[in-house]
Formats: sequence, C-alpha cells, structure tokens
Amino acid sequence: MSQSQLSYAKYGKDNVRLFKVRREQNGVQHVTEMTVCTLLEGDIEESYTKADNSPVVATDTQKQTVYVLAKQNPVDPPELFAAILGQHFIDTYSHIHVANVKIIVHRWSRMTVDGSAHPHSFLRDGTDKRTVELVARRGQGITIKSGIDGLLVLKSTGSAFHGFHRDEYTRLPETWDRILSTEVQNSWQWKQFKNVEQVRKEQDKFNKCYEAANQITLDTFAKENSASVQATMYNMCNQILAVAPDTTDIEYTLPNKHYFEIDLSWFKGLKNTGKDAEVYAPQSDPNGLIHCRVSRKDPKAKL
Ligand SMILES: O=c1[nH]c(=O)c2[nH]c(=O)[nH]c2[nH]1
Repeated sequence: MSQSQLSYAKYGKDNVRLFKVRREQNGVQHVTEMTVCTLLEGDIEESYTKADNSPVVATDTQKQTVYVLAKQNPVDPPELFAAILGQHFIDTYSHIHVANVKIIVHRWSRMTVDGSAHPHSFLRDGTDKRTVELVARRGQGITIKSGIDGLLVLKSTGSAFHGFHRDEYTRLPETWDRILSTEVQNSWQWKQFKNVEQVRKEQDKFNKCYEAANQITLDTFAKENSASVQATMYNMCNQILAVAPDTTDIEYTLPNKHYFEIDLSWFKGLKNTGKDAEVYAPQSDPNGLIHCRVSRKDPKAKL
C-alpha cells in the first residue's frame, strides 16, 4: 500500500506579461502594463499520480486565455479583470473548482509636456505596484485582496522611538528624533463577492480605494509624529477601514530601513550625532520588519 498521498495541488502560469492600449477617437491613448499569475485547483490529481494529462488545462492555454480575455474585456480596474479571468476558468472547465489569479500593475503615468498632459507618452514615476490577489471558488463566490507594494518613503524628522522594554540585551538608545524609511506593502481584503457580475457592478470602488489607501499612507507617514512603526501602521489601517466600508481587513508589512548616525568625533572633534547629525550611514541589512492586520469588528459581537 502506498505510504503517501497527494494532499494539495495547484498549477498554472506565472509572470504572464501583458500590455494593453486603449485608443480614443480624439488621439488620446491609455496604457496598462501588468504581470499576471493564474493557478488552478480541482480534479487534477491523476496528472500528478498517474501521469494522466487529460485533466490538464495546459499552462500555455492559461497564458493564451489571459491574452484573449484582455483583448475582449477591460483590464482596468485590475480587480475586475482578475474576476473575469477567475470566473472564466471555473465556468469553462467543470473539473476546475478554484482559480487563483494574481495581478501586479506597473506604473505608466502620463507625461506632462509643454505644460499639458501628453496624449500618448508615459513615464515610470515610481517602482511601487498595485496588486490584486483573487480566488474564485465554485459555489462560494469570489474573494479579493487589493494592495500596494514597493512604495519607498522616507522622512528626515517627525519620528521617535522611546519607552521600549530595556534589559541586559538592550543597546539601542531612546530617540526623540530619527530618520524613518520603509517600503510600504499594504493590502485590503474586500467582503466576499457572489460572482463576477457583482464585481462588475461595484467596480468603481476599486480605483477609489486604491487612491485613498495611497493618500492615507502618504499623508499619515508625512504628517504624523510617529511614536513607532507599529503605532503609525495601526493608525493607517483604521483610516482605510473608515473610508472603505466594504473592506473587512487591512494589512501592512513595513520594513524599518535603518539610517545610522556616524560618530565623527575622532576627526578633529567633528560633531555629527544627536542634534548635530547630518551625515548618516544607510543600512541595507538587517532591517526591522513590522506587520499587522486590523479587522472590522463584527457590530454584533460583544466587546
Ligand atoms: O518603530 C520601531 N519599532 C520597533 O519595534 C523597533 N525596534 C527597534 O530596534 N527600532 C524600532 N522602531
């Protein structure tokens, strides 16, 4: 008797790169570049255990499907395109029960040329990405997590870190004024959608929430006198929950990218620490890594 069993399996195509142009009659063009991953689950065991490829919707087929559906449908907002893809796979193949779709949207912002928006020229004005992780499950609707990834920010004052636990392992001095830098990874989970039609009907909220999350992240980072990464991210989460009522959970993952002061007193008594600090050493590693998820309280739940 076999000592093992296939306990979980999914397969598909990752890093499907896609670029779409939408051309208006008046010469204005709109572009979207994305990277797509599709992973299918279902009655596919025998392709692993019996070398029977008959249930395999080839990963190449999945890639071609991404291209065809991108031609036939809007790709913006990415949440809707992901839902169209996910629903297609579970509707088209009766033995595929779950479709996982991930989309990363790359920035192409319209150029301003001679003071006005250029109709067909764009620039990469940041390495931050917009992300969508979607699961379409037969009979159970669609779950969507949207997000921002790789948004690199720094503030040169307005950040403190003091009052933390101290013991014999502690070397870090308390500070009331430090440099704070992080690369924001932020996501928001939407309430469950019944199907792609409901996603289509509610599609306006996706771009709005993306803009709001970006704005809240940047405004809070800049304006707040930060007591810690932890307190700042919790504050951001609560604001996103407040402006986007159809979200259920907000998450941040924030590396704390340290900038160390450099003691230069060895050189003719140069003052470069504390209030005299001007030249710092950016650290590539190690970095702090702070994560949290803030969930909407069930209004019916007891406190
Ligand atoms: O905002 C911070 N949170 C920490 O948990 C921590 N730990 C640390 O060494 N520096 C910081 N900064």
